[in-house]
Amino acid sequence: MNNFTFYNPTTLHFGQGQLEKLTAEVSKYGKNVLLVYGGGSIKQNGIYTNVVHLLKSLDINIFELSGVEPNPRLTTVHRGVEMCRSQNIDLILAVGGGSVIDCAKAIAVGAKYEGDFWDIVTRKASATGALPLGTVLTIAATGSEMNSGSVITNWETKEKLGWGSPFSFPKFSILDPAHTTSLPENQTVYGMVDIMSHVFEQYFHHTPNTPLQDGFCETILRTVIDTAPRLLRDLDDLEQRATILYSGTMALNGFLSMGVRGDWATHNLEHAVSAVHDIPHGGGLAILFPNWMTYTLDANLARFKQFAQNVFDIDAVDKSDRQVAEEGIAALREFLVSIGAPSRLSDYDIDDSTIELMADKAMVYGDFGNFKKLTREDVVNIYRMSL
Ligand SMILES: NC(=O)c1ccc[n+]([C@@H]2O[C@H](COP(=O)([O-])OP(=O)(O)OC[C@H]3O[C@@H](n4cnc5c(N)ncnc54)[C@H](O)[C@@H]3O)[C@@H](O)[C@H]2O)c1
Repeated sequence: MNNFTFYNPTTLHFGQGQLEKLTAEVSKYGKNVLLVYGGGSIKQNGIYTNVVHLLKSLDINIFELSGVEPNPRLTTVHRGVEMCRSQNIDLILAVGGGSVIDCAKAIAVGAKYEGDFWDIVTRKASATGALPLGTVLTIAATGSEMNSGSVITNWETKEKLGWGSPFSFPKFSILDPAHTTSLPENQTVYGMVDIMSHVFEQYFHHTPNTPLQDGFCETILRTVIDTAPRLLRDLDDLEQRATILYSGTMALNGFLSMGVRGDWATHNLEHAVSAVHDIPHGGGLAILFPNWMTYTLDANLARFKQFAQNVFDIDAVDKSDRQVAEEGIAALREFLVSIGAPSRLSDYDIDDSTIELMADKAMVYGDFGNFKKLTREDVVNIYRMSL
């Protein structure tokens, strides 16, 4: 196990009815609140009305930034930064999924930076501070509600890049499983795939002696695999929604990466696909992850064997390590198909004509990945396997 320092300052309010904690949280920060949300699902499912009602009970001045895109764009961040400055915003309140929260993180940090926020994403500058940010989560997926990461798309340059800073953790996040019941089946599936992918990124490493971390990862994976079909049978089942919601937060709030060095190559591969084609993040990951696994199998066969046995109960008797490992990956493919996740880039009408462009985007910082360093040739090969 590696040495580590763990830091996570986000207060989590989890469970049904926890929205009532909003008033106590918001009162800590001042009267001017920038309410950030997406395309309007929060108006259809009533969350908007409830949030505004609670804010009005505090006499809050509410300023709204709506229409944050799935795969949030730099132009929207710029709009938000401008509003923070002109309206003297005290608190940013993001109500939505990872896209809304990531956008709000960028606005919070951008508001304290004199130059163009894109400098921070492209590491030309470092964050120097942030406005306080709170979130009301409406989809179980990214873990953005309890981490400092954010992914922003610059549509003009066709770049989708992750960034983060110690200033971009939310101060508080409110997670009510009832807020996620309006999610349609496909978004529910993408969210569950994203959760599993976050675990994979932190599970596939070469660090020796990580039994506790392995157990955490394997438990989250088995929990999602076990819960997914039950939730998909009844999208209103609050118990299953709660299990997935909690899994999503625990998959990417820093707990799993204590003492290990994650890979993150597949997220980079997917960001390049959605930078060019604007597909759902979870859909792209469902396609790419099994192919990344097949491609990198030999980097650590023992790890894939452990995955097969401990997550999918693959019987190892009279089988070679490779056979067990391959059966584990096949079981993952079968599971993803069973929940209705896409399995090929062609499911999104992506053909080989954009592979070189996607590879250009993926290689923007050079070779990447810690489990197996991927070169441009590897990237092209994995995209081809995924067509
Ligand atoms: N910050 C991180 O740590 C992190 C990690 C992984 C991915 N990401 C990024 O997050 C983004 C994806 O976020 P996401 O997966 O949470 O999805 P999302 O926020 O993009 O939302 C997906 C869709 O679901 C809709 N939606 C959300 N909640 C709903 C509800 N309760 N009812 C009905 N519809 C609802 C949204 O309007 C949107 O159309 C991508 O840009 C991805 O790259 C960030």
